[in-house]
Amino acid sequence: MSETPEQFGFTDADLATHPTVYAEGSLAGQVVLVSGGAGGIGRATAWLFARMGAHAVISGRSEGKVADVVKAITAKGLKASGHTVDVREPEGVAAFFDTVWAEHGRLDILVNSAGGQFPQAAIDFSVKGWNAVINTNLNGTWFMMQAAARKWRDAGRPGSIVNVVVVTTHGLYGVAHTIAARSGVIGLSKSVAVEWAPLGIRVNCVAPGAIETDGWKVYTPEARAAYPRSNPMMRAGDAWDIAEACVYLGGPTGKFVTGELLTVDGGGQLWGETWTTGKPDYFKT
Ligand SMILES: CCCCCCC/C=C/C(=O)SCCNC(=O)CCNC(=O)[C@H](O)C(C)(C)COP(=O)(O)OP(=O)(O)OC[C@H]1O[C@@H](n2cnc3c(N)ncnc32)[C@H](O)[C@@H]1OP(=O)(O)O
Ligand SMILES: NC(=O)C1=CN([C@@H]2O[C@H](COP(=O)(O)OP(=O)(O)OC[C@H]3O[C@@H](n4cnc5c(N)ncnc54)[C@H](OP(=O)(O)O)[C@@H]3O)[C@@H](O)[C@H]2O)C=CC1
Repeated sequence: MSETPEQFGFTDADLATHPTVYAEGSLAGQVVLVSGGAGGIGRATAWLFARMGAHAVISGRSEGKVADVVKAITAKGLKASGHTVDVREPEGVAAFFDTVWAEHGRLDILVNSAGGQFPQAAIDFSVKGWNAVINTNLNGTWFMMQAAARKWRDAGRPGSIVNVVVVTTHGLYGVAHTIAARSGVIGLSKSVAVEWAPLGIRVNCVAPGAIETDGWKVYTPEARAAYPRSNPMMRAGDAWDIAEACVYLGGPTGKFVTGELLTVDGGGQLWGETWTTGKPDYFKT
């Protein structure tokens, strides 16, 4: 793993060769859509699915970032393509799914990794800032889920959704807007896991702990320095930890799992705390 001022976490060269327990080629013929697929976790997830033989459809807002990861994956002889779509735009999302079905005639797995937030004391949230985080993480994830489910229903095909959320129950402070949004996604996922079971659609969530990616750039160096001490393992996780969890739940290994939340945080939900805005003196002993 490398850390430079430009990049946290894995490079494409790392992801092309990082060891995995999953069999290369075992998902040949399948199509997997990864939103936020040019980000740290989404990129690792797209690489792992592609190495397993699936075609990885990668989406994000930045055309250049999406093109870079598609180029890196296809240069290794693996299957990937990219699309620019803002998950907050329901019409754009619906058109995106039309395109995916027109190009591939199927979709097997959707991983929603597009998301993010900024650190701020909740009492200071502006309306615009609150709406940006809720729209991205709750509404955007929902638009993707619903568009995927409609396609699976209309085609009479099964499908599987994995939503990447955050740990909402303990220890993550300074991002109350995202806790609200992700709690909504977790509840929504459990609810539609039941509603959509008759359609053959599974819906699960993965809650990462501190995972070193470029997403960390929104936090101060002081806040970032504390993240590895936010769990009893006293270290950060990596994007591959989350990618392998997404594959487990999204793929055939998870065929009897739905409505589940898999927390991958080194035990941080049981011990430890993360103050994204810095720990207030009040809590210091
Ligand atoms: C126990 C677990 C430990 C975990 C530790 C780590 C915790 C979690 C880490 C991660 O999740 S990192 C990976 C995710 N990546 C990011 O979070 C990247 C940065 N975030 C985003 O890009 C967000 O998606 C976004 C900020 C919602 C982007 O949306 P949008 O592009 O619409 O935002 P902007 O146009 O930039 O801003 C809109 C609006 O939001 C307010 N705002 C934005 N940034 C800040 C800030 N730093 N401080 C205060 N307010 C902010 C603001 O009102 C913006 O409007 P304007 O003022 O710009 O008009
Ligand atoms: N890293 C960590 O420690 C943790 C991460 N998470 C969550 O995991 C997910 C992935 O995080 P990570 O990979 O680390 O973060 P990154 O910031 O590296 O990646 C997030 C990706 O989401 C995309 N994105 C953001 N907003 C939108 C939007 N409106 N429409 C489409 N794409 C969008 C971005 O694409 P673009 O740049 O093109 O806009 C970006 O590539 C996020 O939901 C994050 O909050 C949860 C807990 C901890």
